[in-house]
Amino acid sequence: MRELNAEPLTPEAFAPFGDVIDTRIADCFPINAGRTRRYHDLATVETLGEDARTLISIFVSQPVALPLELDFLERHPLGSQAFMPLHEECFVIVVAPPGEVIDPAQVRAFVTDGRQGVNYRAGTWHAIQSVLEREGEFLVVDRGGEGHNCDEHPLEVRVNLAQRPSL
Ligand SMILES: NC(=O)N[C@@H](O)C(=O)O
Ligand code: NI
Repeated sequence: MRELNAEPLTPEAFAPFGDVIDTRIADCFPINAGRTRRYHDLATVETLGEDARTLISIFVSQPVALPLELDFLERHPLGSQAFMPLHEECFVIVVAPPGEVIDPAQVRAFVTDGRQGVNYRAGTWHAIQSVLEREGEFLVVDRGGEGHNCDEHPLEVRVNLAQRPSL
């Protein structure tokens, strides 16, 4: 069983796995006669394969207990998958780089601070959505269409928090 302490999420550390969605670190420009700031093109949506299309969904998830014990990671080879909390929920992220086999030494764990969302790149191995402390509601953008788009890979990981996330 690999033991990991989830580290605070940063765009740099997450770069091999996808994008961090966070208005605090993004450029914006005024629209609607200056009434609105548009934080534009924050993550790259990938929709590959036959009849591929972009889905917008809402996930309402029950919280996970810590330490978080996983026995698999999953990947979506045909598309990206983005999770954006709607009420500043914090969640745990466990990822490994795209590839046919997961190297346990390359598995990383992160925890968000409530203002961050993530967009997993197509093929990035990840734990299923794991919200902390309370029921979470997330906007999810991912790929629909024909073909198989969810592979599982056995992996035993126990994840704890080195420090409680703080906004
Ligand atoms: N199955 C599903 O839609 N969700 C998972 O892919 C997940 O990453 O939570
Ligand atoms: Ni997924």
